Amino acid sequence: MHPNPEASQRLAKISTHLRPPTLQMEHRSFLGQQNCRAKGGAPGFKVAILGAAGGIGQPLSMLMKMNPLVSLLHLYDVVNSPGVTADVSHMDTGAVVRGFLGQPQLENALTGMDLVIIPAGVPRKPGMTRDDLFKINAGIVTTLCEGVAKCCPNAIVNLISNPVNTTVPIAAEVFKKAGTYDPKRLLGVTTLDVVRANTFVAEVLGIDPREVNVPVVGGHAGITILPLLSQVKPSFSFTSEEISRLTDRIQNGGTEVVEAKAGAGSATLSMAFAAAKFADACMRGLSGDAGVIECAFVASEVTELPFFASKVRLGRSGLEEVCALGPLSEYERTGLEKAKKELAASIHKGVSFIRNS
Ligand SMILES: NC(=O)C1=CN([C@@H]2O[C@H](COP(=O)(O)OP(=O)(O)OC[C@H]3O[C@@H](n4cnc5c(N)ncnc54)[C@H](O)[C@@H]3O)[C@@H](O)[C@H]2O)C=CC1
Ligand SMILES: O=C([O-])CC(=O)C(=O)O
Repeated sequence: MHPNPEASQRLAKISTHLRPPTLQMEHRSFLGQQNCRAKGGAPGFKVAILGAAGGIGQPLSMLMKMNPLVSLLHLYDVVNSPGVTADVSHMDTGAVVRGFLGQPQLENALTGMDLVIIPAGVPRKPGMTRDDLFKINAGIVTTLCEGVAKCCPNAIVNLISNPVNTTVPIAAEVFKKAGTYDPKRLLGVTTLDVVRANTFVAEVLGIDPREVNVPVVGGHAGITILPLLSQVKPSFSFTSEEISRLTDRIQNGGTEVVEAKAGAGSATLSMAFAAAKFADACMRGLSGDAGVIECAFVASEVTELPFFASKVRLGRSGLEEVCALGPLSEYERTGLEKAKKELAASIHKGVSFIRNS
C-alpha cells in the first residue's frame, strides 16, 4: 500500500495516461496535441526535413527543434521517423514536431512548408566517390522534388544529398518540368566546405575558427571544392606550401571522415551543424535580415556554367544575389579551370538524367 493513497491514485492516473499502448499510438496521441498548438499559427517558419531519421537527419532535426525561428517541424523518412519524432518532440523548445513515415505521407509532410531540407540518400563508403552515389540518390531526389513541386512549390529547398553537383541540376529539371522552377529557391548546401575551411585555416593561424571566414566556391566534390585562401578574413598571407596543404585538406575533408568512419558512413554531425547554420541563414534572410551572406551551389552566371557555388546573399525571396568571385590568385585561377571541367560533366549528367527519362 502506498503511504499516501491520494498521491498513489494520482500517479496511477498519470501513468495510465502516459503509457503508450503501442509506439504508433503514443506517436499519434502526442501528434494530436501538437497539431492543436500548430493550428494556433505561431509565428515562425514551417520546416520539413526529408531523410530525418538518417545520420544527418537526426542531429539536424534536433538542431532545427532548437532554432527559435522554427514554429513547425515536419520529420519525414521512409524508416524510423516515428521514433525520431517522439524523441525530438520532448525537447521543451517552441517548435511543434510532427512525424511522417513512407511515401504515402510525403504530401502531408510537405504541404504548407516554407523551407525543405533534404539529406535523404545513401552516403559514401571508403573507396567511393560522391558520384558513385548518383545511381541511387538521383532517383530519391527526383521523387522528393516532385513532391515539393506539387505540395509546396514556393518553399526554399536546401539540398544536401550527394552528389550535390548533380542533384541540384536534377532538382532544377524536376521543377522546370513541373512548371515551378525558381532559381532563387533552390540551394545546394556547401556550408560544410566553408565550416571545414574555417576550422583548418584557424588551426594554421592559431585563432578561434569563429573569427575566420574562407569563401569556398565551385562545387561540392574533390577538385571542384575551391577554397579562396587569397580572400580569407582576417587577411593572411600563406606560404605556397600552406596553400597547397590547406586546399588539399579542404577538398578531401569528406574523404577524411569517410575513411575514419571505416564503412559506417560519412560526415553526419559536422554536416548537421553546417545544414542547421545554412537553414538558419535562409530563415534570417526570409525574415528580412539584410546582408546574410553564405556560400551555396546555385544557378549562376558567375562563370559560363549554369550552376556554381559562390558567396550568395540571402533575403526575403531566398537567393537575392550571387556575388562575383573577386580577384583570384594564380593558384586559384588554375584550380578554377580544373574545377569547371569536372563541374560541367556533373551538371550535364544531372540535366540529362531528367531530360532523357
Ligand atoms: N552536402 C554535403 O555537404 C553533404 C552531403 N552528404 C550526403 O547526405 C546524404 C545523407 O547522408 P547520411 O545522413 O549520412 O545517410 P544515412 O543513410 O544515414 O541517412 C539517409 C536517410 O535517408 C533516408 N531515405 C532514403 N531514401 C529516402 C526517401 N526516398 N525519402 C526519404 N528518406 C529517404 C534513409 O532512410 C535514411 O534515414 C548522403 O547522400 C551524403 O552523401 C553528407 C555529408 C555532407
Ligand atoms: O564526403 C562525403 O561523401 C560526404 C560529404 O559530402 C562531405 O563530408 O563533404
